[in-house]
Formats: sequence, C-alpha cells, structure tokens
Amino acid sequence: MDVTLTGLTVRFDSQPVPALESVDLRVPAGEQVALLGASGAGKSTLLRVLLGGVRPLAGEVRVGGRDPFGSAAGVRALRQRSGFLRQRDDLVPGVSARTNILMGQSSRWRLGDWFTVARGGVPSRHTARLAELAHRHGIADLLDRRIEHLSGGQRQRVALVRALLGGPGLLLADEPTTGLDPERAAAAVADLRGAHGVTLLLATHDGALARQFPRVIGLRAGRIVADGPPARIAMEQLYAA
Ligand SMILES: Nc1ncnc2c1ncn2[C@@H]1O[C@H](COP(=O)(O)OP(=O)(O)OP(=O)(O)O)[C@@H](O)[C@H]1O
Repeated sequence: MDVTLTGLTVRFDSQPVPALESVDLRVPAGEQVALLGASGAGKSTLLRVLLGGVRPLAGEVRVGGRDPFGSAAGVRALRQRSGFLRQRDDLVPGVSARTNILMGQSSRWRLGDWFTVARGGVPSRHTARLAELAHRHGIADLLDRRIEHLSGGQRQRVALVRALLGGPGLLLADEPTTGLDPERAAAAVADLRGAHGVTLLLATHDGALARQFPRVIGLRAGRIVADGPPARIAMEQLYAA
C-alpha cells in the first residue's frame, strides 16, 4: 500500500508546539523507509496517524488510497491490512509462540477457528503461510515454546511473523530493536527488510540501523528535514538529541 501525507499537522492538546508540522511525504507501495530522528521528533506520532490512531489538526492522509479517518469501517479494514511492531512487544505470556502469532488474526476467525487454536492447532487458512513465515524467519523450532521462555531477539521474530501472517500491505515498526544488542538489532532489521513487497516504515533514532535502508527520512521537531539515500544525508545531525 502506498502512503501519501499532504500538509500533515498534528498538535496534542497539552503541547504548546505541534508534534508534526506541514509534513508532505509520499512512499510508493513496496518501498522500505527509515524514519530517523531524535526522541520527540515525531516519529511515533507519524506512524500512529497512518493507523488512524491520532487525528491530524490539518492536512490529508491517504494509505492505500484510503483516508484512515474516513469511517470506522475504513479504519478497521486498514488495520487489518497493516502490521504494527511496537517498541516493546505486546506478546502474551503463558501461551505458546504459535498461539501468539495466530491471535493477531483473531478478528477474522469463526467459532471453529477459536476451538482449533484453543486445542493448540492452526486454522487451515493459516497453515501454509505460518509454516512458510516461521521457516523464513527462523522460528519454526520455537512455535511450541511459551513466549516467556524466548530471548529478546526470538520474541522480536515472533512479533514480526505475527505482523506478517495476515499478508499486510503496510508494515509499521516503531523502534522494534529496543533492548537488542547491535548484532541482533541488525539481524532484526534484515528480517524486516526480507518482507518483500510490503511497504515498510521503520522509526528509529539509530543512524546505523537507518543506514540499512535505501531511503531515510529525517525528522526534527515535527518537520521533515532530510529525505534520500543514507549516503546523501548528514545522519548524525538527525539523531543527536
Ligand atoms: N499522547 C500525547 N499527548 C501529548 N503529547 C504527546 C503525545 N504523544 C506524543 N506527544 C508529544 O509529541 C512530540 C512527538 O512525540 P513522538 O512520540 O511522536 O516522538 P518520537 O520521535 O517517536 O520520540 P521517541 O523516539 O522518544 O519515541 C513530543 O513532543 C511528545 O512529547
């Protein structure tokens, strides 16, 4: 899904200055982009707008040609076609990695699917894709493990497979490598970038991670101050707090 923002301005009630101001951005379908900026630059706010979670003060938002604020049904449809990875994953303890992954699709289930999952099974509509994604992202051997018995990097991969299971057109990742060491963080980004064909927007304050992307968008104090391949961008000015 492509993303177009025109004159996007967001201002939270309690804040004297806008979190985002006059942001114009176009990301074609399938492109992979890093949003780079220091803490408070507006990265999370931008991602939340794309899912209809924060209403803009002004401007136009289109995701896959749709206005995320158009109608409640429109927002639901958009969220079903989008995957979101948060700073800290929200995987559920006490159940297996497999159940965690499947639960991401529960809004689409019929009663029979719930029974299948409750018995530890996989609804037939998810069998092939779950097996393929688990294999591609190296968690095929971990699916039976309880989530609290996995390492940070393994959890991150489980969260990624959960986000990809429904075949999203858009993947939003908000500092998904928080808490991982640099090597694991690089591997996690490589994993994310392996989701070909999905539009990917990853928010980070880490210049080294942003460098792994073909396009970097620099945010400072709610404005886009750079946009292009990493070699052409003065990265250190963007993530220095
Ligand atoms: N719910 C909210 N209510 C009020 N102000 C908010 C809210 N969410 C974000 N802000 C403010 O909006 C600005 C942008 O915040 P945002 O979380 O988008 O930044 P960020 O670049 O994602 O930062 P970080 O890297 O720390 O997550 C900040 O000044 C922040 O304090």
